[in-house]
Amino acid sequence: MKVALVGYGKMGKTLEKILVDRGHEVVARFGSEGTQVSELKKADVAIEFSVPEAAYGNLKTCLESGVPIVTGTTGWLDRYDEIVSLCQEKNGGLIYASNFSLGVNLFFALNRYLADLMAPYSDYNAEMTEIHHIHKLDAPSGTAISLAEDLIKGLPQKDKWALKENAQSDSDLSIEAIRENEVPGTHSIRYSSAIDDIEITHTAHNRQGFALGAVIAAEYLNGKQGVYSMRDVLNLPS
Ligand SMILES: NC(=O)C1=CN([C@@H]2O[C@H](COP(=O)(O)OP(=O)(O)OC[C@H]3O[C@@H](n4cnc5c(N)ncnc54)[C@H](O)[C@@H]3O)[C@@H](O)[C@H]2O)C=CC1
Ligand SMILES: O=C(O)C1=N[C@H](C(=O)O)C[C@H](O)C1
Repeated sequence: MKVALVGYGKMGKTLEKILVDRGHEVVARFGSEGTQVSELKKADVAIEFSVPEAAYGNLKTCLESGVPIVTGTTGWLDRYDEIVSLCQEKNGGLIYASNFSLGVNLFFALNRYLADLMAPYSDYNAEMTEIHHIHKLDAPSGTAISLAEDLIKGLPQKDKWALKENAQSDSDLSIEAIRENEVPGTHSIRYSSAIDDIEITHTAHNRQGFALGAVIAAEYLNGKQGVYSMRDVLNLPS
């Protein structure tokens, strides 16, 4: 598979090593100067990990150039529906995931199960914490937003999420976003009562899991049209 890397920072470089190990060829690398369509078109699939303000434009260029795209950039999701419509209009291919690691995708399922289990027990209050490195541009993390959206669907006590400093009522799911050293990504969901707490945590030890998942997603998308998720790629139950 010929791959274009759109964004060549921490994730772009980790992706390149895994792509080469799996026998793929990196045919283009783009950074803050943006994409070049003639180079982009040499790729079977583009993998985009850039910055929140560049993601929409990069995805649009890929879809308009007929290059299927796997994107993990977070902080641009207010324009997700526009990109899905463009993908459908162009008969393109798209996979977005707030987190590509197998572990987090299993953790997403655990979170949904736990929210359903806790729904009848209003003595427990749910809260979330995410910890990331100090370079991260967005808060809360995309993964925390995915977890929060799933939790709110299952738990009637919560109707929206808010960063801890903005949470106003008991029906707000508070998300504390901590920025610390070089932490790759830790997400915790805690149900607290006066009697006890129940907490689940996913801790990434490095970026390998994110990058491997994105490469597996690109292998899945190669030659396909349509909009897919990591549940499709990993064949996980909905
Ligand atoms: N979905 C997932 O599994 C994961 C998502 N991420 C997300 O991926 C994004 C990138 O993460 P990192 O690589 O750690 O960040 P990074 O800051 O190391 O790299 C971002 C790169 O994008 C480049 N860039 C800036 N403008 C660009 C443009 N117009 N076109 C292409 N590239 C441009 C920058 O020069 C930089 O090298 C972030 O939004 C992060 O939250 C990170 C890890 C896993
Ligand atoms: O910026 C990061 O580093 C990460 N971003 C993603 C997110 O916002 O959830 C995924 C992972 O947690 C690392």
